[in-house]
Amino acid sequence: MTAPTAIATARSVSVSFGDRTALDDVTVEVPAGQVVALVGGDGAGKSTLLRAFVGEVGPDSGSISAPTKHEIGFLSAGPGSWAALTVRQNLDLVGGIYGLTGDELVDRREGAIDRAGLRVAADRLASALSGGMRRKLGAAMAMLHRPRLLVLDEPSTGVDPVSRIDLWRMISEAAADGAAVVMSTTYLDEAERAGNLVVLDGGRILTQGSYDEVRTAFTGVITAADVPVRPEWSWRRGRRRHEYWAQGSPDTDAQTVTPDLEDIVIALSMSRRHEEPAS
Ligand SMILES: Nc1ncnc2c1ncn2[C@@H]1O[C@H](COP(=O)(O)OP(=O)(O)OP(=O)(O)O)[C@@H](O)[C@H]1O
Repeated sequence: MTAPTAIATARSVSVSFGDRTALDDVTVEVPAGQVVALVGGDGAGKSTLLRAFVGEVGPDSGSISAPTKHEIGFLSAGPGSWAALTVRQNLDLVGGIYGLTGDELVDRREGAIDRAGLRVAADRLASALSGGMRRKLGAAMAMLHRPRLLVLDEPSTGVDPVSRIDLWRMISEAAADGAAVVMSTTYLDEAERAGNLVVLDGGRILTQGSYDEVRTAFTGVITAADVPVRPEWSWRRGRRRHEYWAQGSPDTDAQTVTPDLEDIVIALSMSRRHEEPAS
């Protein structure tokens, strides 16, 4: 099978703000028709990478290749819509910016309203929407002109589980129509469903690939116990604590668990922090 065409690529990208490194030698490809999910804790570099893809942040070294601005749809970490306009007016405004008019604009707008589950709120001001509805409107606005590259900064943060289903359907449909999608998320269950994952921490890529590839590449052993042997290598999962043994061979009789994405992200982030104490 040939590799799908990359619509956007970051090659060895590094970005600093003053003495703070936001991205350190990051290489990521966003293929047509696929969803790449960026995960990682606060300050991992997710927003900076997304802003680099849309041209809002220039790399200090390395390069970005991406379609022209006209072919990109971007939902930033901000509100993503105009508070003083209604749902319909917001969609009309972005449609107009991208040259959509007449019946085509009406069809796309009404289709977007349905897909986003915003029919009941179509004539409501954006400022009067719930946080989740507002996020869905922002995503609908970013994809209205059917961009080749769709860049979404935490589209589902603050969105209730039912609305997250609407949002995820909108994103999957955009990818099925051929868009290359790169998005950040704090919900790891959501990230597991994306075709590709990029796990960032402190501006570095800890691991990337499909969920299967990430699981296969993960080394070491994770155990579960009420009381961990080394608290600094452990974290709470449910009522127990999981503990990471990077070299394998746990020094405990505790039960071994099959790691999920949450375990993998935490274990890899912990390893990095133990290697490189924060300055
Ligand atoms: N405009 C800026 N000026 C100074 N520092 C910045 C700026 N933007 C980002 N940073 C710093 O760069 C690092 C990466 O931030 P970034 O916003 O990309 O992370 P993130 O993974 O999106 O996390 P969060 O979800 O908390 O925004 C952080 O240390 C942040 O403080």
